[in-house]
Amino acid sequence: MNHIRLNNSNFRVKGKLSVPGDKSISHRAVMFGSLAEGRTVITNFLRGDDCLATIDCFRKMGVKIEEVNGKIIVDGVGTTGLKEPEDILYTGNSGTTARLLLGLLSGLPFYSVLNGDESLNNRPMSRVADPLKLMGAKIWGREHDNKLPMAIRGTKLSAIQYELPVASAQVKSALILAGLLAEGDTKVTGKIQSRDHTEKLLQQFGVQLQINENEINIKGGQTLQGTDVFVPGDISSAAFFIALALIVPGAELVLENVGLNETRTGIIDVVKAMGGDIEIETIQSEGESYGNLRIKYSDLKATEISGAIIPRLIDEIPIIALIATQSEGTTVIQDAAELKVKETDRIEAVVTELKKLGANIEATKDGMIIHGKSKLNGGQVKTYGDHRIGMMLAIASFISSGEIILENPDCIKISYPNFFEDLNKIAQ
Ligand SMILES: O=C(O)C1=C[C@@H](OP(=O)(O)O)[C@@H](O)[C@H](O)C1
Ligand SMILES: C=C(OP(=O)(O)O)C(=O)O
Repeated sequence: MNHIRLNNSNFRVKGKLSVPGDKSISHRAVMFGSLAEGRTVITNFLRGDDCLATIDCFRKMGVKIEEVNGKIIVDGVGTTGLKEPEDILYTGNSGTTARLLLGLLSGLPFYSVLNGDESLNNRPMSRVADPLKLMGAKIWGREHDNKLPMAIRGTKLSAIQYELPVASAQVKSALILAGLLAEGDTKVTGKIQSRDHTEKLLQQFGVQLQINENEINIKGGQTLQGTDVFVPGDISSAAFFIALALIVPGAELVLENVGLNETRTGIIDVVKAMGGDIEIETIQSEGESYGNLRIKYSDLKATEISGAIIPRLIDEIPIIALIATQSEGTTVIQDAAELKVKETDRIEAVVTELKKLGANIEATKDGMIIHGKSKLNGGQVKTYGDHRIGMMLAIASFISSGEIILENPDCIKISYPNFFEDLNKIAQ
């Protein structure tokens, strides 16, 4: 069996690191660059499996995408220039690729089929397909058009007004992309704000959007202009090193050029509420803001996490759970049922695996309750093929009294291809 042995409890944690580029922005830069007129040059693109799947899909639709001197060069074909793919578009493990493509392909004049890996083929797609059908989309899939593989016969779409039932940036983005190709003005509203990279980046490509709080209006038929995109470091990847610095006695880390988009910085708010020592030095505050973070080992206390902050830290909940095991008191996480439909059921995976290491943690219907502080022991744990579960368990090995054997760590390259190299850089 494929596994890795982690004996990290004697390491000191110190130094400086640049985490890889943001996954959400990397996907969108390739997608919008492909749809644009002219060339897009992407700097600090995340070369993780998910974003490589996005590149592969657009190449199959006739877009020239190359890597030159570490930058990704996309020669856009315009909104009408994508070609019918001759083969299935394989979206791998990536929910973002599949859901945003569903929106786009619905409005393009050709036939296409989307397929994913076992995990992705079990994730719900009707959240995207249902509103797209209201726009006139022709989509078929397993389980009443809810699961991949899905077939799409692109057609002329008409604008809708739609209130998002879940605070999902993927659903919102799919509808914005469909709205871009539709006739009329599409309006997407939501009660709770989700990450706004689509809105920010489309504007950078010259698309006019009207945004009033949680309401987005987009006029169909607009064109995109190629542009240069700098992708800041992914705060969701930085989160693992933030946690490491907070929980390993004596640790101090500097993380450079981390994306600080406010729709993503829930983890920083939570860490501060827990008493964590984290300093922010903002480098750029316009557009996709970013800056450096300095994090030091801290005496942490429990907190409560629920409501509107959840979409601002949804992917960080596995690692927040680990932080909570090292915090005095009872941490309660609620309103996070979305975790059940990620790469795996992340509530169950986190609770099961952290319990194996001796944590005092229980699952609830929409979150978890963690009683700290616990001493963690070693043990054999598994990733469930989920990159974020894998990285969280690898971080746990720095505070566990014995060896951690991590089964199937390969999935980590989905969002962080050189995670273990980076860990080695700052562990002395
Ligand atoms: O739009 C995006 O890039 C993402 C949105 C979130 O998913 P949901 O839209 O399902 O909340 C997040 O969990 C995912 O990692 C990336
Ligand atoms: C949920 C995630 O991604 P996606 O939905 O794109 O598969 C993630 O990266 O944690």
